[in-house]
Amino acid sequence: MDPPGSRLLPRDVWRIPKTREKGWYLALMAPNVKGPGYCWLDPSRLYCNQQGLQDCITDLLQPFWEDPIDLVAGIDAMGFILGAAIANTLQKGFLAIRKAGHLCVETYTQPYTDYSSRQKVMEVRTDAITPGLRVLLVDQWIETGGTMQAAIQLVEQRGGIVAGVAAICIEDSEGGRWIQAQYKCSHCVPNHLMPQFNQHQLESFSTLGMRHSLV
Ligand SMILES: O=P(O)(O)OC[C@H]1O[C@H](OP(=O)(O)OP(=O)(O)O)[C@H](O)[C@@H]1O
Ligand SMILES: Nc1ncnc2[nH]cnc12
Repeated sequence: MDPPGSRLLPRDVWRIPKTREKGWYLALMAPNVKGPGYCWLDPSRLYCNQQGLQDCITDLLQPFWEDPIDLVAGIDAMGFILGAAIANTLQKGFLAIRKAGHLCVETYTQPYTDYSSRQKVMEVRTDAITPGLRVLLVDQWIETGGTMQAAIQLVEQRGGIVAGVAAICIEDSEGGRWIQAQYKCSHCVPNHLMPQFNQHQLESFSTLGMRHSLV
């Protein structure tokens, strides 16, 4: 039987293949249809698929099962989804690293620049990160790496230890390479698909029959 509301979404968002190959759920992502200003893929479509989300979390956690982790931190906004799911799976607490202006408590702030080339600020509450605390940082995506590097600074400036970095995709950018060289990382993209991800264009989009534009 179709899940409630299934007629509102493309039908194949619910499909679970009999053989679930590594990263199978990445084909559930939707392409950008918003024009050249938005050089994005849409991982949030894969979160709609229960098995897709579960397998994505399992893959992201695979290198970390044996590691001591005290806290999972997720980055505003889409990093909250995976971060909270991972925290729950690990039975750890979850810390929200937010874009500035939303937390109504005392915060530490960190300026950064992301893929948009705009100056931004992120912040974290002052009472969560203590020296020696081992933090797993989670975000949906690492493109230039600017956002994740700011989160790393927020943790390390308080004496916290970055136990790992997890994101669906860590692009082959200067910042992405730096993060992977410095920290234990996990992502979901098989090697042979990386070129498609770096170009923000997946072969699977053609099966959706949707128009998409690229930068
Ligand atoms: O590696 P970078 O170039 O820094 O880009 C990565 C960031 O961009 C996206 O967030 P964004 O703030 O655009 O959107 P969101 O609020 O939807 O998560 C993504 O979720 C990462 O946080
Ligand atoms: N190309 C991209 N696709 C999805 N999420 C992103 N976040 C930053 N860049 C992204």
